Amino acid sequence: MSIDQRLQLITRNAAEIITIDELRKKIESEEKLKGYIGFEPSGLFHIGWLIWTQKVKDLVEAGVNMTLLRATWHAWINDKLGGDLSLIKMAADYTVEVIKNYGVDTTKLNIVDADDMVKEKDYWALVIKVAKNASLARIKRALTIMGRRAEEAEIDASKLIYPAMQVSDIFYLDLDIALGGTDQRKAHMLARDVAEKMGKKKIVSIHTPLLVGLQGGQRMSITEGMEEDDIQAEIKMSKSKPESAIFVSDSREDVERKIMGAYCPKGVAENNPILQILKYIIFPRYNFVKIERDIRYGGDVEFKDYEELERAYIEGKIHPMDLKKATARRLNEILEPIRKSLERKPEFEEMIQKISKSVTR
Ligand SMILES: Nc1ncnc2c1ncn2[C@@H]1O[C@H](COP(=O)(O)OP(=O)(O)OP(=O)(O)O)[C@@H](O)[C@H]1O
Ligand SMILES: N[C@@H](Cc1ccc(O)cc1)C(=O)O
Repeated sequence: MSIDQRLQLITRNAAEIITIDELRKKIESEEKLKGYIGFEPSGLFHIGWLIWTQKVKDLVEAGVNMTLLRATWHAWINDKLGGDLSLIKMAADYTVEVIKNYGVDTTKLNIVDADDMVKEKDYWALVIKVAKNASLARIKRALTIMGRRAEEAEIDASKLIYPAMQVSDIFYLDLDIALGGTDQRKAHMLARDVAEKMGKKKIVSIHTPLLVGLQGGQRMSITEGMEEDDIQAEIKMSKSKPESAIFVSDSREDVERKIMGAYCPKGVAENNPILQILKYIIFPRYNFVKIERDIRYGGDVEFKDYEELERAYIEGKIHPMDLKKATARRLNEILEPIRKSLERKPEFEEMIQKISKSVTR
């Protein structure tokens, strides 16, 4: 693969790269690059997570050595799954199983448990050094990386250590590239600034878009002066709001029902979850999408890229119902192997039962 092809694969569909010039230089250096993503194993896997899973696949295919950090301790700090570490570990196994069945070659991944990192005293020395190089105000602002705000009344003090841990993970693993959704930007910007102060390697960060929830931008609680990033985090698909999400384990019928009920006004692309599913999940896997229509409404039509389809939708040439049916069909095709593999694993069934009974946050 040429340098341009690798760059194209790594950057496609990303919301932002900080910075593209630095990424190009790293690729041109011909050194083996090390990248990572961390996730809090906190329960079911919704289709928004497939966006970063696709990017992990792209990075592996572009020759990057990817680490998958099972952020078990971070999830425990963040009170996920009632703080039950054994349940958190089961949820981590489940997440890895989904990633594998989405087509990521997991034998090429370096899978690391935060449990093992926190046993090392060097790790904690690093956490303290990072904290020493960051102001308390900045650490508090970064709490959004764990879906929290500094103003929350009852948070315990361990949560203030979390951002310094996430930055330390990056240094400890000696990374070139950090991947995450756009809501992880504050951790990555902090890592870049602290790297300069501590003389560490400065990461390039790749941020994938956040898939909007099935209600689009409706019924969200936006307050005056909220930043654009915070608005996106508020309206994203989230497992804490099950009505906003499609889970990879949902049945074919549930996927169809959820898609049919989703926000998708005629001619509107902004915050439209159906168009976003097509753009970020379906088109990266298929060369074309076919919209089947009755001959009275113009007959079937095929689109070879997303932009062409979006244009036709905005111009009112595609009816929301036809768009939804095509989306449900393709999405079900993508989810089928994942669903099948999960059905064959009864150990996850037990975990899912426990998870639905336990409090996510
Ligand atoms: N709707 C989404 N679309 C795309 N990526 C997402 C979405 N939600 C979360 N992510 C990404 O997935 C990773 C894990 O995030 P997080 O644990 O906050 O997910 P979540 O399922 O939304 O959790 P919660 O239910 O606590 O809000 C992060 O890199 C985050 O940016
Ligand atoms: N903060 C990330 C999880 C994470 C934890 C540690 C990391 O080093 C990286 C990512 C999330 O909420 O999903």
